[in-house]
Amino acid sequence: MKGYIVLETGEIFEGELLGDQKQVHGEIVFFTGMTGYQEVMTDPSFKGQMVVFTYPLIGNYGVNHLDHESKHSQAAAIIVHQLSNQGYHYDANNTLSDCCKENGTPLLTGVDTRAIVKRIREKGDMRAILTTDLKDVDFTIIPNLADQDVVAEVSIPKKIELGSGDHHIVLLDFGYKKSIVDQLLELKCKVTIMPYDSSFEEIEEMKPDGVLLSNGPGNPKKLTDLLPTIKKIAIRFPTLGICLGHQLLALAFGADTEKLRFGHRGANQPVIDCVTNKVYMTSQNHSYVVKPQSLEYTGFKPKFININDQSIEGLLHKELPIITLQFHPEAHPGPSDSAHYFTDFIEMVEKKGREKTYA
Ligand SMILES: NC(=O)CC[C@H](N)C(=O)O
Repeated sequence: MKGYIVLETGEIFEGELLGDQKQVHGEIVFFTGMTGYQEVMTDPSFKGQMVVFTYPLIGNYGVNHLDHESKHSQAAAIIVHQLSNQGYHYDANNTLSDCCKENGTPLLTGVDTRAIVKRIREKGDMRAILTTDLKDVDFTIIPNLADQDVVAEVSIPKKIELGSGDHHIVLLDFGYKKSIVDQLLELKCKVTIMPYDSSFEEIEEMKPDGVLLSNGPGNPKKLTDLLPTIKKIAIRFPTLGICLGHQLLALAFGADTEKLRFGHRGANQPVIDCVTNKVYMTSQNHSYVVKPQSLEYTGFKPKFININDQSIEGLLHKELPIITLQFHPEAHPGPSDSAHYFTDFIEMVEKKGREKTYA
């Protein structure tokens, strides 16, 4: 069946609609990794977004039972240039199109993805509608993703306890990726995943050794009600923030965030660690960034900078044991160059109270 992507600018791109054949809308974004479509579509950070893959051939190693980042697909739609639906890989147990069908995700193939990406780079991430009927397109009823409460749609309703070990980490769930939990379990942590709106008292009651604020979808400023709790948590416990978690920690201490024109979504974003001067290739998926000039009275200083556009990619608190990362050290998809920041976090958890300055 023919399907169309209609951009907010009025431009229309045609393709063949596979997967679930319903009309959807969302924010259209692009992802530049050559692989990782399964992790991307199941990462809750993509809730409300239609993902255009810039790599022209998608689907050629299928879908497997290991690489889902959450129970089901989260992206609003998948848009590819050429679908390779055979899935040649020893782990593959499904094809991309069947996975999309089972998950209720429309998959548009045969699309001029280069033209869409050029348009997004020019005009920015924007609203789009995927439809089979061009007469049935109405942008007046479609909200901006920035105004939606998407975290509430992906966070768990009640706590989950996993693993056992020397360190008890509370993972505050704004839309966590399974690989973050996997990293903590590998480091022999006991992990308690808690709903994003848990109170400070509920978290304190768990007696955590450290708290990790997860990644998640949407605009961090939609969660301003939570900032006082987040600040209390970070003052009380050694804290790591990943992606949305990083943005929320910055906001909680008085910094500001803004939206990039077309975000960073890919597996090879170069980031420099300003303390060690080492450069890492990182996995990323974000629209928002912390404004550097807003850090002055927050107690934070930039620890990581993106080499392509000099945007802030992570912070270190000058006195408190807080590390924040805009990129994804758990990778999935992408390189695991920066996975050791989980070890640094656990070291910070162990040292709490013994070292005054962490910067
Ligand atoms: N992966 C994430 O946590 C993304 C954070 C936030 N939703 C952004 O787009 O910037």
